[in-house]
Amino acid sequence: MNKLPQHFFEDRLHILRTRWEQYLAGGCHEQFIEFVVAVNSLAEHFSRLRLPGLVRLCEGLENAVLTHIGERHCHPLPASDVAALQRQLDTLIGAVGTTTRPAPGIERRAEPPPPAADIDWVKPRVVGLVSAIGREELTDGLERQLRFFGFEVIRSNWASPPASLDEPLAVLFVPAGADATDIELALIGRYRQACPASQLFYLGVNARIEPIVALMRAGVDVAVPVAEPPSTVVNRLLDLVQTHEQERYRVLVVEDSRVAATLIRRTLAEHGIDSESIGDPGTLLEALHDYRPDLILMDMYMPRFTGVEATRVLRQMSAYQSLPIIYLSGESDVGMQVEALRLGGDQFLIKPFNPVLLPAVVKTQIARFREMQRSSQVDGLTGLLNHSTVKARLKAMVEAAAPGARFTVTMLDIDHFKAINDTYGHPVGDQVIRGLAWLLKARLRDTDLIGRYGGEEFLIALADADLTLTHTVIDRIRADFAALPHTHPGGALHATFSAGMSAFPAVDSAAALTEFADAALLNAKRLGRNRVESSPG
Ligand SMILES: Nc1nc2c(ncn2[C@@H]2O[C@H](COP(=O)(O)OP(=O)(O)OP(=O)(O)O)[C@@H](O)[C@H]2O)c(=O)[nH]1
Repeated sequence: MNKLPQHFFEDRLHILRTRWEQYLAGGCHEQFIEFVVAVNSLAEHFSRLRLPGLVRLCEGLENAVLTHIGERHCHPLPASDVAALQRQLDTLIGAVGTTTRPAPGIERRAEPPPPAADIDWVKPRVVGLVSAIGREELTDGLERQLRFFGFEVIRSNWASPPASLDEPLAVLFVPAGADATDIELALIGRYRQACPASQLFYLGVNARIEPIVALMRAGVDVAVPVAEPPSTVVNRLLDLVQTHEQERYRVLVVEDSRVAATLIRRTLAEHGIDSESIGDPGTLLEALHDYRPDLILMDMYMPRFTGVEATRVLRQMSAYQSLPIIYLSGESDVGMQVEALRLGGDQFLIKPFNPVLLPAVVKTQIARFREMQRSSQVDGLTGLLNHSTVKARLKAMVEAAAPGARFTVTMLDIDHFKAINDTYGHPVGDQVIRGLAWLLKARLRDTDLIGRYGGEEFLIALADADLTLTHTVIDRIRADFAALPHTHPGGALHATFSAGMSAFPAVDSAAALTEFADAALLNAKRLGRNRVESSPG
């Protein structure tokens, strides 16, 4: 099982240690603030990597340092406070060590072989499954489902946890009853300590505050209520896999002072946020088009135009109507700030900016913006891109293709779906659609496009692939989908799909790629279904 590579953390840990040492040597307030920024940056980094145990340790240290941040005259801190912070820092650094080093006696695995075309298509993720005696039927079903979606499952029971559970993506606890016993809570606590980077799920808690709080205290990240089918946890795990590789946040800094722009960009970079800056708001539209930021940090007073004027122009363009804009200004006149917000800004921050507050506000605004964009681009039933978004992305993929680039388009349609609906009802039909969507999400790469094109029809674009490779990949998913049992009140049903492929650059427009793939799909249906064809054939 893979542990996270040391270099994931090493740079940030080094900065953290160095800043702490600088503070110990100098003892001044500014050095302490630099240390706080480093703690905050590490916490954000762990949070992005979905390492809840380490996030918690970091947050503990953050809470401790924040109590000392406000008072300039308190520094250097008394020896007892320094010793307490040192202990928390040592615990954190020790925990990072156990997350990145192999456990004693366990040899680190050899580096994985260089990526071969075939290996890229599978995302091996390990999940621990802890089952109570008497819940084997439920646990067996979950294990089967997880394996279908490509997870490696390590089974154990509450009485005998595995001797050396390495760092899995998640651990699922299937308890005997709804409320965890003290013994169960203690065991969860041991897992929490042993696997600080894993997400811990408890399946089937009573929807009351007390038992959920007890589980959270023991280290559980997600307590799934009794009323929710345990199978929904598979969807959550797939989401977890996806959020590991989110695109970095992008900020455009519009600021005529090069010093201010450099300071802002440095602070953003320390928090893992990418940025670009322009000094002349006259070039704003070109910069927005080229850089596609998630947010603008806008100076209020610049030569030629004010930040408010530039914002008013953007708010008249549909593409930028909801793009978050934060004003940064030395202006402390409240009436003036209110007026600037009324004219299109989302928030107002005072210069000199606070190095903890600025990135926190930027991140909150971007997270909200991305979530808003996501909900307008994503299909509610499956979480895949919706029809218009996947079509637009395919067009963009064709337009952005460099000379020599190759990729394929596949149209995929569930066979005899009307009969499934008619026989088992629409909710079961929906479940079959969701099952296929999950399988596609689990098996394809983040660089691939996957969209729900119509009711039971999907569009897939595989980057850097030809028809032979696409056939191998899609046909393997076809075989696995055909074997996937979809449960219904009377038992389980099996469904199949047919698929048609076309390839760029032999076919060189988005519309034609879709048409050819559609023609191949029709051919696959005509030839008997449950098969993959290409066009031109
Ligand atoms: N449950 C469910 N059904 C849907 C949804 N969207 C479309 N459908 C149904 O999907 C069915 C598609 O049926 P057809 O296009 O006739 O094709 P088919 O039965 O799959 O047959 P072939 O494609 O020829 O194998 C229709 O009955 C639609 O009502 C959805 O979101 N949920």
